[in-house]
Amino acid sequence: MADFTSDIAIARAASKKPIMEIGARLGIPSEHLLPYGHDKAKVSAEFIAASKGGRDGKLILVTAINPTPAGEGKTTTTVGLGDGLNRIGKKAMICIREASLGPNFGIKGGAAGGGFSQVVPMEDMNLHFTGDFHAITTAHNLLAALIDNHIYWGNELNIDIRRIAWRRVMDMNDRALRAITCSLGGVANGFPRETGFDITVASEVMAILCLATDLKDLEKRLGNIIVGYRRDRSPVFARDLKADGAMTVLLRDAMQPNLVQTLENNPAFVHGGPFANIAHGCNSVVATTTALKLADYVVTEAGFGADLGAEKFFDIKCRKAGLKPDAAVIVATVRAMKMNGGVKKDDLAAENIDAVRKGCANLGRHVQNVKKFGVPVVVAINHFVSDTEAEIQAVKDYVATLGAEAILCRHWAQGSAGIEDLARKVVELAESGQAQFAPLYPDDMKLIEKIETIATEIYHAGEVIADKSVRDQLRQWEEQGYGHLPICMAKTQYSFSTDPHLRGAPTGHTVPVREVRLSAGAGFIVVITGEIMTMPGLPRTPSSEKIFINDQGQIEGLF
Ligand SMILES: Nc1ncnc2c1ncn2[C@@H]1O[C@H](COP(=O)(O)OP(=O)(O)O)[C@@H](O)[C@H]1O
Ligand SMILES: O=COP(=O)(O)O
Ligand SMILES: [Mg+2]
Repeated sequence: MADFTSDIAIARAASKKPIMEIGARLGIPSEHLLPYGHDKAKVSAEFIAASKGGRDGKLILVTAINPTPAGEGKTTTTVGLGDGLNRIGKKAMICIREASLGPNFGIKGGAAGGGFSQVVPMEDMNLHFTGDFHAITTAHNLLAALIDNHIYWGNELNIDIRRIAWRRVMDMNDRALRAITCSLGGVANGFPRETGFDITVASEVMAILCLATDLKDLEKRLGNIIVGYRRDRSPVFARDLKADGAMTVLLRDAMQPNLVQTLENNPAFVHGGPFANIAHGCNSVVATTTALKLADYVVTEAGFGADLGAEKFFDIKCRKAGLKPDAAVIVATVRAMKMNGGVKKDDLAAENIDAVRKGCANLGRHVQNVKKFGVPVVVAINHFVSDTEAEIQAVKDYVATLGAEAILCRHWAQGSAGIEDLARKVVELAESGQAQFAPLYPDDMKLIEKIETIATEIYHAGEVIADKSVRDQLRQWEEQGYGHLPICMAKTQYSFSTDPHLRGAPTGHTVPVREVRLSAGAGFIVVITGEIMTMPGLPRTPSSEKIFINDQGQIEGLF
């Protein structure tokens, strides 16, 4: 009897089909699939270019309520829904992000889904996969090296070494690298200065790869990266250092989406990996737009809760790529509802109907928010074994009062057999013609007003606090021609507010803007609020302690 007690055991027992067969089902000829082994392949840039034009399938976003630290099953539900749609006879595929090694060895674990709704090979996908994150790390750090090298050799560009915006990255949670002093050790090592590392998924190079439409666009965006400023505050670009060509070379293969399959042999594009608290948190534009040409239904995810991932999916990715989503699924779990209802993490398994009812305010807020974008919504209750009938009924009853439907989904335990109802509801919504997508704010709105619009309309804040230096900086970027850019809010994923402990549906709170950063390459303004980390730390007991290779040479401990 196969061991189905862990994600990795289930994944290992998968009966995978050759990846060429999965591609053939999508109409991708084998000559346009670059195999990485028998179960992974990259899609050729030529095929992607040739697939442009023509009819698009329906686009479904999977988002969630504010999560517990473990996550509420967006990726698991994205995979399950893709399998469910295929089970009811639809030609569907999924588009998810790649996993960062940071959370893998930290708290959160991988990003391949879970239970009987996973993409496989989950070990590869959660570790080095096809090398995309290593390429992004290297391209990012090449630029960092070129900056310090330029300064070492005389600083012809007059970069103000107190105003270098470009840090280094590593795909690992390492708080020791957040703030460092580089170039110590004397003249031969250059000019000492303070800098630090962010995690690779927070890199602007990651965001650029996920928003670029092809290699030429990628190179242009890389060239537009602002690495720092001169004393007169004029920006210095990556192209001034002639870095864009070499960075594009390093990213050439990473630009091509990765094709894998679900446990039920349905196709999946896995590409890009920005987090949605410090970046925009979506699968790449190239993967999603290509998938829409190959399948009648494309299910994709956006990170963390709808206040972050969904808002950025709509206001950044859809706006820039001209995507029109047809339906949205908001994943709710009884455990997260209880946490939003004030229950401590350690008490979430005990039945607590009152807390579920209290936590419904958080779900209700997310339902109303997604509807503001003109996208019809259905709630997916991602069933956990600890859920009771009464708790589930409480969620269903509440959602009915919103004029929406909450559907119990058992895909984690049963795969596609456990999510047919949601699949049918999603088809009904996507085909209903109800969707009238529009971003939350127009391009020509003032930058500070865009921030205020997100804070009040999505977070239900009372005010945004931004001191004069931030407001002046935003005005200066408007004068320099960046005023049309969308906003990428860097905020805690645990709350609508910037206080990670303020659960539920707070109203009238204050959103303090600590810092703003111009991602001129990605084409958005990052607004850092509260104490958000761009280099997370490891927990007291890192998951890495349970990861090893067993006597049969198999990897254990990934989840
Ligand atoms: N219904 C469920 N029952 C038990 N564990 C689940 C369930 N759904 C998801 N998980 C587990 O919870 C973790 C988070 O799931 P994931 O899909 O990655 O969430 P998200 O994408 O929202 O962060 C994973 O380890 C996954 O295996
Ligand atoms: O950006 C965060 O993604 P998850 O919510 O899937 O962890
Ligand atoms: Mg996920």
